Amino acid sequence: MEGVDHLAHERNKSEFDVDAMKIVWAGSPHAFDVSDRISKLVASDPGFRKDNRSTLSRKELFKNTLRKAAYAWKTIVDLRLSEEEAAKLRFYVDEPAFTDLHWGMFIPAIKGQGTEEQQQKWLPLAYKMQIIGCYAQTELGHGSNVQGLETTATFDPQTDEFIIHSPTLTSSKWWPGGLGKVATHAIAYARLIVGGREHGVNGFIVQLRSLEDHSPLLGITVGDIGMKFGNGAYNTMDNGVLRFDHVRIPRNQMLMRVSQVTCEGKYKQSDVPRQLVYGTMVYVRQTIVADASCALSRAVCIATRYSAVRRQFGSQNGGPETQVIDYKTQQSRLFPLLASAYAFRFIGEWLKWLYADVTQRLQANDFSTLPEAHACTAGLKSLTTTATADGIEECRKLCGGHGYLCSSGLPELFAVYVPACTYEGDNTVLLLQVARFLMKTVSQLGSSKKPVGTIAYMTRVEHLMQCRCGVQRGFAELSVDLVEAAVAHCQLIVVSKFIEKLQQEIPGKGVKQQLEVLCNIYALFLLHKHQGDFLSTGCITPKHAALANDELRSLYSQVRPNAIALVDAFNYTDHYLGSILGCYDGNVYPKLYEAAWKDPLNESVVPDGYHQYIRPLLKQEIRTARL
Ligand SMILES: CCCCC/C=C\C/C=C\C/C=C\C/C=C\C/C=C\CC/C=C/C(=O)SCCNC(=O)CCNC(=O)[C@H](O)C(C)(C)COP(=O)(O)OP(=O)(O)OC[C@H]1O[C@@H](n2cnc3c(N)ncnc32)[C@H](O)[C@@H]1OP(=O)(O)O
Ligand SMILES: Cc1cc2nc3c(=O)[nH]c(=O)nc-3n(C[C@H](O)[C@H](O)[C@H](O)COP(=O)(O)OP(=O)(O)OC[C@H]3O[C@@H](n4cnc5c(N)ncnc54)[C@H](O)[C@@H]3O)c2cc1C
Repeated sequence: MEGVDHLAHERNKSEFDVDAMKIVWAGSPHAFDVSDRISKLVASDPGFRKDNRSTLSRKELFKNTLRKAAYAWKTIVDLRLSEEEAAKLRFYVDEPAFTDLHWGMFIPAIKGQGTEEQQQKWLPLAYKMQIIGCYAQTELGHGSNVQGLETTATFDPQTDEFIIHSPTLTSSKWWPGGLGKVATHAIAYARLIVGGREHGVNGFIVQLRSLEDHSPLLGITVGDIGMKFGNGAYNTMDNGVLRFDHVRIPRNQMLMRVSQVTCEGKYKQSDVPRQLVYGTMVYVRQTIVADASCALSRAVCIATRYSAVRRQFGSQNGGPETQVIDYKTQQSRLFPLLASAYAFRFIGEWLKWLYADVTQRLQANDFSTLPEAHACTAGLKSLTTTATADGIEECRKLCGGHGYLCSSGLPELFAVYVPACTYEGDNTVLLLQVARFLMKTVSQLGSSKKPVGTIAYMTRVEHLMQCRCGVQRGFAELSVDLVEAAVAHCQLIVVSKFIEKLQQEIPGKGVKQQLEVLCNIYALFLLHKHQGDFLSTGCITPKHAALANDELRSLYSQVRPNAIALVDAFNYTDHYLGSILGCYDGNVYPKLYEAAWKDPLNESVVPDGYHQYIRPLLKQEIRTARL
C-alpha cells in the first residue's frame, strides 16, 4: 500500500547512526545541506521530470534537454544559486547536456591555459552564458594520440591571425559534446605552425556560430554525429562533427599560458611543462572519479533495496519465501560493490585534494608533483570507471528480469555511464601512462631521487634494481603485465586512502565501525579476486588465503543488517534514482504493474498494425498445420 514503508523492518536492524553517515557520505554538514536541499528542489519541480525520456524520439529528446537546460539556468538565476548549488542542480537534473562541457571543460580550459588577459575577456561571457563553449580536441582519426591530431593552426604575420584548417577527412573534429547543435565557440586543439615550423598541439578559441541567428560562420561545417548507445541515455547530448575551411582568428585567441606567438611571428615556450596543455583533461579525470562513486552508489542503492524486497524460494510451511539478499551468493556479488561505492567516495575526496594541491603548486611554478598528479588522475579514473561500469551491469543482473526494465533505472544508468571508460582518456591508454610513471620510478631507484607520496612503497622493491636492465626490455612487449601492475598500484592507493579516512575523527554511533567493515570487505575482496598473484609471489600463504575468505564471509554477515541503512545514507530521492525497484518505500510490485500500463504501446488494446499484418496472417486460407 502507498504510504507504508515495506523496508521498515530492514531499517530497524541498523546498528549505526544513518544521519551521521549521511554527513560522512556528503563530505560535511554544509555539503549535506546543499545536496539535500537541491535534490528535493529538483525532485519537486515538474519542469525536471525525466520518467518519459525512453518514449521520446531523438529530436523530441534533444529539444526537451534544451528546455531543461534553459529551465535549470533560469532556476539558478532566479534563486541566485551559488556555483556549488548550481553544480548540484545539474547533478540532480541528471541528464547529459551541453552545459556539462561548457562548465566542465570550456571554462576550465580557459582558466587553466589562458593568460590573465584572455581570462578577463572570455570568462565573463562564458559565466553569463552569453557564449556557449565546447572542448574540441578529438578528431575522426585521432583521440588517444593527441600529438597525432591533424587540424592545423598556421600563423599569418601579414594579418596577425591564425588560419585554422581541417586538411584531411580524418582531421574533422569528432565527438566533442555540445558541438553538434548548440556551442557558439570551441576550444579547438590544433598543430601550431609558425614560419613553416611545427610547435605541437595547442588550444585556440574559435567562434563557430553567429550570436545573432546561430548559423555556422564562414568556413565552418558543423553537425551532430548521430545516435549513440542506448535509446535515451547519452542521446540528450549533441556530440558533434566540425570541419574548418581556412578559418581566420585573431592571434590573441590562441591560449597562451603555456606557449606564445608574438606579433612578429616568434614562438616562445614558457618555462612550464608543455603537458599543461593537457591540464583540462587532468581536471576532468579527477571529477570523473567522484562521479564514479555517485553512479555506483546509485546502482547499489537500487540493487540493495530490491534484494531486500524480492523473495524467492525457501518458504517453510507456507511462510514467506527467502529475501534474496540473504543468499550468500547475492551478498558476495552485492556487498563488494557497496564497499566500492564508499571506497570511491573517499578516493574521490583525496584526489580532489591532490588536484587542488598540484594546482596551487603550479601557481608558484612548482611542478614537482605534476607527474604523480597525472598518474593518479589517469589511473584512478581508469580503475573507478571500469569498476563502476561493470558494477552497474552486475547490479542489473542482481535484480533478475525486472532489472532489465527501463523502469528499474539500471539500463539507462548503464548506457549513460559506460562511455566514461572511454572519454577523458581510454582506460587502457591511461593505465599505460601509469605504467610509464612506475617504470620511470623503478629506473630512478638507487639514485638520489627517492620515491615519495603514492610511490614511497617502491623503495621496498630494491630487488627490482638488480633486474633494472630487464625492465628496459620492450615496454610494449610487457604492456599487458605493466597495465596489471598499474591497476595494482591504483588499488593500493584506494585501500590506503580508505584506511587513512578511518584514522580521522568520524562522529556518529557505529559509523566508523561500519566503514571499517566496508574497508575490510573492499581490501579482502581484492585479495580474494587476485589471490593467485598474491600466492604466486609469496605475499601470502594458502592458509592466509583461506583465512581471508573466512573473514570475508563473516564481514558479509556483519554488513547484512546494515545494508539498507548504508544505502539510505546516500540520501538519494526517488526522483534522482529513477527506479521503481529502488524506491525508498520498497513498494515495488504495485508500482511496476501501474507503470506497465503507462507505456504508449498500451494506449490501444489492439496494436497498430494488427489489421494490416496480423489479421491476414491469422485468416490466411492455406493453413500451415504441418508446422
Ligand atoms: C552556474 C551553472 C552551473 C551549471 C552546472 C553545469 C555543469 C557542472 C560542471 C561540470 C560538469 C561536470 C562534469 C562534466 C564534464 C565532463 C565529463 C562529461 C563528459 C566528458 C566529455 C569528454 C571529453 C573528452 O573526452 S576530452 C578528450 C579526452 N582525450 C584524452 O584524454 C586523450 C588521451 N591522450 C592523452 O592524454 C595523451 O595523448 C597521452 C596518452 C598522455 C600521451 O601524450 P603525449 O603528449 O604523447 O605524451 P607521452 O609521450 O606519452 O608522455 C610525455 C610525458 O608527458 C607526461 N604527461 C602526459 N600527459 C600528461 C598530463 N596530462 N599531465 C602531466 N604530464 C603528462 C608523461 O607522463 C610523460 O612524462 P615522462 O616523460 O616524465 O615519462
Ligand atoms: C560519450 C563521449 C563523449 C566525448 N566527448 C568528447 C569531448 O567533449 N571532447 C573531445 O575532444 N572528445 C570527446 N570524446 C572523445 C574521447 O575523448 C575519445 O573517444 C577517447 O579519448 C578515446 O580515443 P579514441 O576514440 O581515438 O580511441 P582509440 O585510442 O582509437 O582506442 C581504440 C582502441 O585502441 C586501443 N589503443 C589505443 N592506443 C593504444 C596504445 N598506445 N596502446 C594500447 N592500446 C591502445 C584503446 O585501448 C582502445 O581499445 C568523447 C567520447 C565519447 C564516447
